[in-house]
Amino acid sequence: MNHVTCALTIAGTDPSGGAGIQADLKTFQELKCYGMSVITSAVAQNTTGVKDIHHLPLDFLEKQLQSISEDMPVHALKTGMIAQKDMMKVIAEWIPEINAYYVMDPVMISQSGDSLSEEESREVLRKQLLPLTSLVTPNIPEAEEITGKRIETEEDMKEAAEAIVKNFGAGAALVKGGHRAGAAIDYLFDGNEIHAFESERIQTENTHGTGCTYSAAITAYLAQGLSLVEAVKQAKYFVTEAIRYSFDLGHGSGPTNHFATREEVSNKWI
Ligand SMILES: Nc1ncnc2c1ncn2[C@@H]1O[C@H](COP(=O)(O)OP(=O)(O)O)[C@@H](O)[C@H]1O
Ligand SMILES: Cc1ncc(COP(=O)(O)O)c(N)n1
Repeated sequence: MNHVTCALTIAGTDPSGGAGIQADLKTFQELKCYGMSVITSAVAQNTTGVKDIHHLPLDFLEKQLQSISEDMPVHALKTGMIAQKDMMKVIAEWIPEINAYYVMDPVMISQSGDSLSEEESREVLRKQLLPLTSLVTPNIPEAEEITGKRIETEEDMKEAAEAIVKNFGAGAALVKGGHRAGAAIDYLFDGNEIHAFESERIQTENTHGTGCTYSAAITAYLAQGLSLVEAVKQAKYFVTEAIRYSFDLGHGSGPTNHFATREEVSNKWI
């Protein structure tokens, strides 16, 4: 029997293909995982922003989840946009049924500044979802929201990562520095120590979907059996190259390039 590594994303959609479910599936495919997806909300958006959001009914979300658990293996899963607290509750009840790594990208606000989650869902995210995670990957505003503390310095980023594990029960926390100036440094607290993952800052506006792509890549590598630190290291390389060779598509913040780590592609698209 052949062995297929299976990764699942539970997230919202992006018809323009750069973020959300679409970015996750492209990343899974590129990293040689069999990709599966459960949709929380259909989002009418593109590189310039969000026009409208249609939340799928709760019982339909449940049926999608059941469709996976009664039939398909899952080696690792990630969640992205989960806008409403009741959706979070359904997902939090379902995750323990699945014996898999769980990476949470706590999506709150899009790159374009649009809200992708309801304020009142934060408490459920903290109390019910975070304790189930193997890893949570907040950007700076999201880490501030989770911890209730301002993050200005690199020291603050490390403290936030540690607090998210120690005070909120996450398995590990990766606080991403994409929203700061200077080098793009992310800090991981794995429960024992802090690890830094650094790349140069690439001068581009094309960062639509970077967080989605990064967490999907980590999920794919965990599904394949890499250690947490190795999975983040490889995923950081993947997302950095995806930003470096990002596409000048659309009229706003363009999408990352999921083929970028292929040698033949990065030679071609400079
Ligand atoms: N201009 C950039 N150059 C290089 N790396 C970047 C750049 N912008 C973001 N990153 C990296 O992309 C990843 C996603 O980070 P971030 O933008 O903070 O997340 P989000 O998309 O969730 O807001 C992180 O590893 C971050 O360091
Ligand atoms: C459905 C969905 N999920 C997440 C994001 C955030 O993406 P990013 O902040 O990386 O642009 C997005 N724009 N749409």
